[in-house]
Amino acid sequence: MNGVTVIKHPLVQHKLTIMRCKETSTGSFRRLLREISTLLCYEVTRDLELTMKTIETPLETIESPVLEGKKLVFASILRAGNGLLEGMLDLVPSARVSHVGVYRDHETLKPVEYYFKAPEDIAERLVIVVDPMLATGNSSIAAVDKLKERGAKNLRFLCLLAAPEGIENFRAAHPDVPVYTASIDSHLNEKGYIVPGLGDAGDRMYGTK
Ligand SMILES: O=P(O)(O)OC[C@H]1O[C@H](OP(=O)(O)OP(=O)(O)O)[C@H](O)[C@@H]1O
Ligand SMILES: O=c1cc[nH]c(=O)[nH]1
Ligand SMILES: [Mg+2]
Repeated sequence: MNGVTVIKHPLVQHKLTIMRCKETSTGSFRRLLREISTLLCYEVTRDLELTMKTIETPLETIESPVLEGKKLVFASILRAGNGLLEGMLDLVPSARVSHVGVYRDHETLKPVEYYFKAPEDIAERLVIVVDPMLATGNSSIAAVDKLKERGAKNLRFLCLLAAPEGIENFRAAHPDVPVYTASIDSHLNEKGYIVPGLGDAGDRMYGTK
């Protein structure tokens, strides 16, 4: 699918299978999400540009690679996005963070926005938007709308599971934003849940159901 990368790394797929199991506890689910997020972060950043910097090792002066230009913003779609955020910050501790509070109304499946915070210089940074679930796409489309309104120009969207319907809607709304996911599942059910999916990611992370 154009503009969509499926991350097939065996460790990602193995951990995802455990997360899907309904017997997996809240604690295990949270730990696996954190572990998987570092692997997903590795893939979503694998083509970042490098530039050479002069440094001194204890033995000699060398040219050595560092990330080029202004760095990253990780934009977490609350609540469940925070499950991916923590592991990504383990890998890139200097990244700036944006929080986008959006939940979807259970009846209408429309996004309800309740919070927004982003760094001032977001226009100069690569923004990686994170949320474990891309279902209808309504929440992620709204979050990216908001980030673009604030000036973001260079964005990627990273999730764990995506429904084909959500990918189509998201790509139609934001064709300039590539999508990275560990799986494209079968379909959405009548309540807008991803099938086979893993249930409600936020509830499974925080034990709220
Ligand atoms: O693509 P969509 O149809 O919009 O659905 C996906 C959204 O639903 C979930 O959040 P939820 O609304 O459950 O909020 P939460 O993270 O606070 O649990 C999920 O984390 C996404 O943000
Ligand atoms: O399957 C789904 C759909 C939306 N949000 C979730 O957390 N899970
Ligand atoms: Mg959410």
